[in-house]
Amino acid sequence: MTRFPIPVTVLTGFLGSGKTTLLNRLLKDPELKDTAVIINEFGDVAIDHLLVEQASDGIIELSDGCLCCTVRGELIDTLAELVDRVQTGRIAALSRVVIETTGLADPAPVLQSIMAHPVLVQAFRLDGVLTLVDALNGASTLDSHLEAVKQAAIADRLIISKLDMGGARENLAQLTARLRQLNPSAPILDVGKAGLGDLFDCGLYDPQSKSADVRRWLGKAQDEDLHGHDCDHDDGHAHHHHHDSRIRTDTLIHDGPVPFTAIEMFFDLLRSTHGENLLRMKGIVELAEDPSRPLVVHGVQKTLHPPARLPFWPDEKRGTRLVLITLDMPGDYIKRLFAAITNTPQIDMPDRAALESNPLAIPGQ
Ligand SMILES: Nc1nc2c(ncn2[C@@H]2O[C@H](COP(=O)(O)OP(=O)(O)OP(=O)(O)O)[C@@H](O)[C@H]2O)c(=O)[nH]1
Repeated sequence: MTRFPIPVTVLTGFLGSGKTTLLNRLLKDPELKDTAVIINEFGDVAIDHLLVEQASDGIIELSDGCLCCTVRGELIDTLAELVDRVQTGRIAALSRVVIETTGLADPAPVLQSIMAHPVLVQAFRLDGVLTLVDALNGASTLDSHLEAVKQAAIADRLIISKLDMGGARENLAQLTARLRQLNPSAPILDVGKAGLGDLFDCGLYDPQSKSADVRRWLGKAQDEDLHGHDCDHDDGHAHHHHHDSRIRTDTLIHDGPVPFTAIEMFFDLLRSTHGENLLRMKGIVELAEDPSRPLVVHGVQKTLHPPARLPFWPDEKRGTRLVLITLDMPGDYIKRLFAAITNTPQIDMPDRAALESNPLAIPGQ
């Protein structure tokens, strides 16, 4: 049984702040069994949806792209399609929708898509915006990325992740004070202690209860909705998102297994040569030592999280798929490094053995 309007939760937070981890935990709760999850991926090889542990038909993946442009139309279509599926009985029950944004998204256009759409607003109600903030990297991220500031300011719940990690509590008081200043009304929660009751049914989203900046951002998103906007990507016209000019996404694919030592070497070299430029790295690896279960690797800025093993491959594809999001990364260093460690032949480039004897053998660092 579906009751309209269906509550929509927007789950946001900067790259690697723990959105998928929280979502996986929440989706295990039987209360969320009739939940549709919409994921907006960044990078041309979709990985996120593989890492969300739910029966696959509940997960809808939006294409790669900036939410403010290409994907906004797709999000509206997806929500409209969900309503259609409910009304035609193709979905037996839909009690909630969770939209996980990419870590680089400004959430304002997502909210605006729902709140300002004349038809969608009948079928959906915005229940709340949950923003994850990484206790280790949160402060420096707020310093460097306006998107992270917007995500925090717009939240109904600010959820601090990774408090269980070494050193995470050292600067917690400053981080909390900063968040409080950005967003005086949202409760600040520890992700380890937050349950369904703390996160859902936040009440109708009310921009009036947010700071003046949030109202300005939402208003701007609405203006762009009504009048079109001049945001654009690599196709010639003006672009106003600093993330698109300085941030790049590299997708690395290798068919066939890779030894663990090679993967380790890849990350070590990247971190030692370009640690400052790394924003996010994630992917799945077919390990030479045990190709039957994929290794899931996550790096967030300079933190390399302990790799985990999935019990089985989530789809029929094997091999290694990595997505790296970097800031001001020079040239194609990443691609050349990856080719070298996977021993993919390239003219005038070292292979893994050459890199082992001279880690700086690749120009560009
Ligand atoms: N120790 C610890 N690790 C965490 C916590 N939350 C997330 N992680 C780890 O942080 C890494 C990134 O977590 P994700 O949940 O993939 O982050 P995300 O925000 O979905 O990442 P993007 O979608 O790329 O922006 C993974 O290795 C997680 O296991 C936490 O509270 N504690």
